[in-house]
Amino acid sequence: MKSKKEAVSIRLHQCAKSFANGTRALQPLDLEIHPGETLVLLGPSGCGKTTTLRMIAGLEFPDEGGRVLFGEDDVTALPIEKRGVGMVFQNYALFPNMSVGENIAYGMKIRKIPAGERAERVEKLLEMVHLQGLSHRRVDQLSGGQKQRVALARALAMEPRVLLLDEPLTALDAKLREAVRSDLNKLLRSLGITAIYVTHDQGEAMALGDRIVVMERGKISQIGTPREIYYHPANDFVADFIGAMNRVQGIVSGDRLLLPNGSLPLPDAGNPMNATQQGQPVWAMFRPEDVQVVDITEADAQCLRGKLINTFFLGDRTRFEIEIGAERPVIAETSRRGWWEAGQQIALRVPAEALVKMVPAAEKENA
Ligand SMILES: Nc1ncnc2c1ncn2[C@@H]1O[C@H](COP(=O)(O)OP(=O)(O)OP(=O)(O)O)[C@@H](O)[C@H]1O
Repeated sequence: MKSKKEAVSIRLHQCAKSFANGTRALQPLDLEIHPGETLVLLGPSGCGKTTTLRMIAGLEFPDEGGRVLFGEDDVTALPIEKRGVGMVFQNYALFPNMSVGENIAYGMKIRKIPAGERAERVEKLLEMVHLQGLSHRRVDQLSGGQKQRVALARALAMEPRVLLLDEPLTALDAKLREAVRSDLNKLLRSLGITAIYVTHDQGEAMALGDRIVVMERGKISQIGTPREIYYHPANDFVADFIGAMNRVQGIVSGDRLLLPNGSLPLPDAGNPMNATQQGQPVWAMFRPEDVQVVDITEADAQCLRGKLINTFFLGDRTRFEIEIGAERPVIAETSRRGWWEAGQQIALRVPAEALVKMVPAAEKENA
């Protein structure tokens, strides 16, 4: 298998894609994937993730002027079999009447790798994906999770320079998806192979990506590490696609944001978020898990007050929706065990450091 040193970088330069029926799937796109990293392409259905992946694979070609580079090699015009890529698909795409071992060895057989070496590599790959002893099993006698492991082993069998994964876990149930995801994470890290992973699931993107590319309507909205994307979303689309975001409008006064039913603390006055916005209406954004719900009898001057309009018990956490006299209710999520019924008066605390962003109201309205 490839070691981290040999991993290849990938560059897309001005890669646009229009289909014959006139659909503009991708605007001209520049993207650099570092050697050995797992890059996740994330976004809603139809945003162009799969098209981007297929262009890297050599299953689709960019419009005139676009270039695809693997390291220093210009592979723009090369078909998939000349690019040295391994692919894993959502629907496994295995040969149903072949055994596990035959599926994994298929590519090696075509390339006339001697039988002894083939068998040895199949054993190693089976071990890598935790399917030892299943070489002779027919693939239609496997579970979904096992099939996806076979597909992964088959993709790695030819020692590709690049591993491409298109929604590989989508067909699995939630528990299994988490287990395979965790194994896949370890495997990708130990292989150090350059990998590109397409998903519309933000949890998967966070768990697997060294970096995430958030796409919207054929364009890149933001590229960053999972933490960068979550805590510093570039725009509203990214903020809402990755988790949920509260937005409240208030007036900056000293180190507080004044709202109809109370106020929120702001970061230090010197903080660029509020230094220039004294007396101005601004939108403040914060995540539901950073909102602390406080019983009304324990509320102090630092709290915001409101009425609980909905409570959802989700097992590992509870979600509260609180009407605070603003345009939209505030969402709070907590793993603590406090419980209040809808209709009750309640108080909230949002620590200053939880503010993700403040945007002048005027700017937002013009956007
Ligand atoms: N062969 C094709 N011919 C015409 N239009 C296409 C073709 N393939 C994709 N498209 C269109 O291009 C756009 C991007 O599709 P793409 O499959 O890349 O999106 P995606 O983000 O992967 O979506 P999904 O998660 O639903 O697979 C969509 O509007 C889609 O309908």
